[in-house]
Amino acid sequence: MFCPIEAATRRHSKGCAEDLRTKADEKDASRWSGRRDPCFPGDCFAVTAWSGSRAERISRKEGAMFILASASPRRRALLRQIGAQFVSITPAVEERKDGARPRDDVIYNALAKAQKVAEEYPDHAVLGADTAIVLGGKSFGKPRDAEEARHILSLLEGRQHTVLTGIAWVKNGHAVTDAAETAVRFAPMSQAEIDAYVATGEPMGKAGAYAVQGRAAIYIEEIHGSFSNIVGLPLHAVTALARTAGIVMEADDASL
Ligand SMILES: Cc1cn([C@H]2C[C@H](O)[C@@H](COP(=O)(O)OP(=O)(O)OP(=O)(O)O)O2)c(=O)[nH]c1=O
Repeated sequence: MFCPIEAATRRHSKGCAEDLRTKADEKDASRWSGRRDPCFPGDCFAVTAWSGSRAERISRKEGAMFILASASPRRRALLRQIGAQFVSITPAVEERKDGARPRDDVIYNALAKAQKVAEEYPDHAVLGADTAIVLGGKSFGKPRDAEEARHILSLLEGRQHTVLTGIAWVKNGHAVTDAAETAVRFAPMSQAEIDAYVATGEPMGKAGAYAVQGRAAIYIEEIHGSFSNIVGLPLHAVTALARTAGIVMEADDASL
C-alpha cells in the first residue's frame, strides 16, 4: 500500500521530508490535501491527458502507463526489455550523498526524482531510481572526471563491493520505496588496465566508474544478486513494488 510521500520520505531522511514538502507547498499547497487514499489494485491509467510542448512529445506515445523520472538510457533499455510502456522525463534534482547511510541515500534520491516529476504530473504513476556503489562503508556515485574514475577503479580492483539501487513509485501523492543490493567482485586490474579502461570513456556517467554491461564485464569475477540492479534498475523489485501499489506497467498486464 502507498504511504503519503512525506511519510515515506521521512522514514529515509531526517529533515528531508520537510525540504520536499516546502518545495511542493510553494508550488501548489492544495495538491497535498485530499490525496491520502491508498491506490487500489487495478487503479491503473493511460497517460493521455497532457498539455504543453513537452507533453505533446509524450502524448504521441500512446498507451504509456507510467513516467520514468530519469535521464538514464540504461534504465530505459531495461524497462523496454520487459515490455513496459512508459515515457521518460529528466528530473532536476540535487542528489544527496552523505555516505553515512547509503541505502537511505539511494532511496531518498529515488523518491526525490520521482516526486519532482510527480509534482508536475500528480495524477500519473512515476518511477524514480538511484544507484550507488559501496565499498568499506564509503559510497561512490558517478565519477566527476577521468582522474576520479581511475581512483575509484583502483579501490574496486581485486575486491568485492556492493551495488545499491533505490527505487520509488509515486502516484496520487503516495509513495512506495525499496532498495536492492548486489555483491560484485572485481578481478585484480593493473594500472595499465585501469588507464586503458578509463580511456574508453565508458566509466563516465556510471556509478562506481564501470559498466558491467560493457567492457568492464571482463573484470567481473562474481555477481551475487540482481544483474539489472547493477545496470541501474532492479527489475524484479521494481515490478514487485508496482504490483503492491496497484500500478500496471504495460497495457495488457493481467498479473494484478
Ligand atoms: C555500476 C553500474 C552503473 N551503471 C549506471 C546506471 C545509472 O544510469 C548510473 C547511476 O547513476 P544515477 O545517478 O543512479 O542515475 P543517472 O544519473 O544515470 O540517471 P537519473 O538520475 O536521471 O535517473 O550508473 C551502469 O550502467 N552499469 C553499471 O555497471
